[in-house]
Amino acid sequence: MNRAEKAALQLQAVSVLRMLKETRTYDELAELTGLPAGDLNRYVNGHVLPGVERAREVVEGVGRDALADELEARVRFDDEGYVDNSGVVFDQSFLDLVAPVAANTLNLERPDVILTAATDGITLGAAMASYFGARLAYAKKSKETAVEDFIESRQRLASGIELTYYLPASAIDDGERVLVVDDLIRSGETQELLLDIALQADANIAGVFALIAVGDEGTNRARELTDAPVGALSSFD
Ligand SMILES: O=P(O)(O)OC[C@H]1O[C@H](OP(=O)(O)OP(=O)(O)O)[C@H](O)[C@@H]1O
Ligand SMILES: Nc1ncnc2[nH]cnc12
Repeated sequence: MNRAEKAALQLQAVSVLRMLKETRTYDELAELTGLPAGDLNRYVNGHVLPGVERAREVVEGVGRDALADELEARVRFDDEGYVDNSGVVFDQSFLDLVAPVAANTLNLERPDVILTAATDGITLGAAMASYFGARLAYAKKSKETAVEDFIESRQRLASGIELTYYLPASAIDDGERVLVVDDLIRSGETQELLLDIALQADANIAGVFALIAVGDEGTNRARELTDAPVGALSSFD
């Protein structure tokens, strides 16, 4: 880890602690993290940065569980099992905290490009791209105007409806490492289309990550399509 990566991790831990502190006293935060309340006060107020190892523990350990709890508190299921996740995908600051946790828990190598599907994947994709210093590319269900060359991938869904995603061909170069992300994975049909687009671009798959997995059909399908790490922050039945 170089100096800049260490500093980014230390700042990330401070962001996680600040998020946790919003609804807790310092004593409660101390109990949750196992760190002394006085140290936590100095971190949250920005007077001192946590050491790199402490920062890693906060981001990988407490950070992941706390973010998953926070995500679960923010999503709503309707009577038919559909998810309203606007409380998550509309909150860029929350997603900025998810990116390093996803990177650490999936043990992802730095990708060149984050690939997602418009619409709801875009804010998570932007957070991941910013964290990794990677480009963001999003496939759309319609062709962008003035673009001549597209990679397109079409699939007939279980419903019988045909779905096509289009990506400007210039968005991914041969041999680039592509991390596929989306807000939600259920059937895995969207991930399959995105993986197909990445393969058509002759890219290498760095991983597949979703905020929310509904059931395990989608993640299993992604695992069949790639040997790269596949995971979600939270899974629901
Ligand atoms: O695993 P799957 O069954 O493919 O479902 C997941 C996809 O469904 C949702 O997108 P939707 O097609 O509703 O488009 P939106 O992002 O524009 O809402 C979601 O954002 C994922 O992209
Ligand atoms: N919002 C949603 N909830 C559950 N499954 C979905 N599949 C596509 N969008 C979905």
